[in-house]
Amino acid sequence: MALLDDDGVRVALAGLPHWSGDTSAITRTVKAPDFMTGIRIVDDVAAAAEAADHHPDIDIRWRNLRFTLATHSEGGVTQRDVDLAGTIDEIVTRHHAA
Ligand SMILES: C[C@H](O)[C@H](O)[C@H]1CNC2=NC(N)=NC(=O)C2=N1
Repeated sequence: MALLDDDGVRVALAGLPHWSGDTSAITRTVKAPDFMTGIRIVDDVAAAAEAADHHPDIDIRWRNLRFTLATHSEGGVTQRDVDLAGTIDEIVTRHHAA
């Protein structure tokens, strides 16, 4: 899948207000209400990632999560990352986190 250029990433981020980044990767942080909710969010993201065969980098620190998305085979951000970012946002909302 094609890499997004600067403009492509800018347009994508305009539709993903919780995300920031550049052509190399996009990232969002999440503060879950508590540690176990954070783990359940990560578990749901893991299932979605497996279904999509596209996997985020995930950092867990107590109830603070960070998701980083890039398409490693392409060396930067593609539409697959933008799509997974939207899926992660839906999961986070479902768990009443932000
Ligand atoms: C064979 C398999 O489709 C690839 O290894 C996938 C798996 N998940 C992946 N996830 C991400 N983020 N980037 C990839 O390039 C990638 N490649």
